[in-house]
Amino acid sequence: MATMISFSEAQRLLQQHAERLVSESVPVASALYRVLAEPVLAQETIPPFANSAMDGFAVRHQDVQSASNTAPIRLRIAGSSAAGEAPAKPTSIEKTAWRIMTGAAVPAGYDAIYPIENVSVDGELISIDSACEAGAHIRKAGEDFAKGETFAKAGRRVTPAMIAALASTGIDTVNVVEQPRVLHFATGSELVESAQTPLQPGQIRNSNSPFLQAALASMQVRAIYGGQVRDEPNEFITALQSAMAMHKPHIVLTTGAVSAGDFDFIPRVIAELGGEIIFHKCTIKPGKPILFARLPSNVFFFGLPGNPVSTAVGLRFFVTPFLRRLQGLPEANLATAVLRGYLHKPKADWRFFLKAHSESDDSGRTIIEVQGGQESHKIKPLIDSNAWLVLDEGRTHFANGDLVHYCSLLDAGME
Ligand SMILES: Nc1nc2c(c(=O)[nH]1)N[C@H]1C(S)=C(S)[C@@H](COP(=O)(O)OP(=O)(O)OC[C@H]3O[C@@H](n4cnc5c(N)ncnc54)[C@H](O)[C@@H]3O)O[C@H]1N2
Ligand code: MOO
Repeated sequence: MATMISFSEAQRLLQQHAERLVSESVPVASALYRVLAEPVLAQETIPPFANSAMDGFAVRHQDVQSASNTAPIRLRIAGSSAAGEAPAKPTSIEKTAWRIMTGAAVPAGYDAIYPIENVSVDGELISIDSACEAGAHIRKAGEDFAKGETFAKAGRRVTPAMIAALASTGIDTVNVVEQPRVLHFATGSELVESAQTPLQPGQIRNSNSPFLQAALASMQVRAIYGGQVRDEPNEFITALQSAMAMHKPHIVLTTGAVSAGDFDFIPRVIAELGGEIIFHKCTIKPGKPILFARLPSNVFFFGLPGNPVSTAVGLRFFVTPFLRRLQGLPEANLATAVLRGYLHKPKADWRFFLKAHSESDDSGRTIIEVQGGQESHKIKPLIDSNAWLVLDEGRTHFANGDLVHYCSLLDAGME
């Protein structure tokens, strides 16, 4: 049996075993929050042509260089252009202005735009009373995207903004990493699934499975709930094998049955299935009994400890980095905040994760404070927290004002 390992060694093993999934081509409309499998190159130049940023008049800047309040310059309106029209090609443009709408192509020869509110219009003439720079209020061709330019690297999530970039550069399908499929089960003879079923003495409701289903869905992975099983290894093996055959998951998660109790059967099940336990137990609190294994079919298995906060920590700090790596996402770094209050960590070489609240102070620094109720069965403090405060190894005392590590508790590792 493996000995208890450090958090950093556990992370190293997770990274070592996670290989990026294959890619697939999907319509951009279905690509939201998927991860790019390849760099994306602009198919077109954007803007495709020089166009006006304002409703107003196009001029040649040299024609109005001497314009002033006392000596305004009058220009004849030679024509007009609306958005969507082919670029006008006026012939004689010297000392003329061209009426133009936002987004319309700037006719050849003109090199600056005056917004309508900055000129006086008098029939076929406009009057200008200040000089301007060449290029004023003109959006140059290609100043956003150049055709062939790589504007997004592999490993980036497709955000709504990315969809705008893809659409504007003429891209309608994109290669993304296959969506991870995660099959999860709850173990525990004490668990009751339905809110309609009254609790019998000794029973509790299953909160881990609804939590995992929701958290995985919010991370844009395909979450498949295999059900809850009693602390009965053969029952679990049967349920696991049939669900794996049906859903072909990349990862299996279980909650509970990984600690030291008489019914903590997960390690035995892994062995019986011919799997390999890569690590079992890590110097973290909560979540110490976490187990990571590989099943013979190369499906990875996380045994998350059953306490709800331990399950949440296992998901956030073990499963999530593994899922990120499967999708080719970069490792997510912890941020730094200023601690409010004093904390004592009884085990210097362990890593602790605390439910916390972070906010900006008046000078813009992030201040973090732990919530009451850190025990790993307490769910209520989780809903009042927005951050995981991480107490690093190597220290026992953390003083008011110290810099500490943290990450968001709300974004589920999506950043
Ligand atoms: N002698 C020892 N006892 C325990 C140790 C230990 O090292 N030695 N570790 C403790 C720690 S730390 C944790 S965490 C728990 C983890 O135990 P298991 O993963 O084996 O989980 P269970 O015993 O099955 O359950 C623990 C706890 O969580 C409740 N639970 C389980 N599943 C759910 C669910 N789906 N929804 C809500 N709550 C759930 C369960 O009823 C238990 O109260 O072990 C400690 N013990
Ligand atoms: O680590 Mo257990 O998760 O302390 O409750």
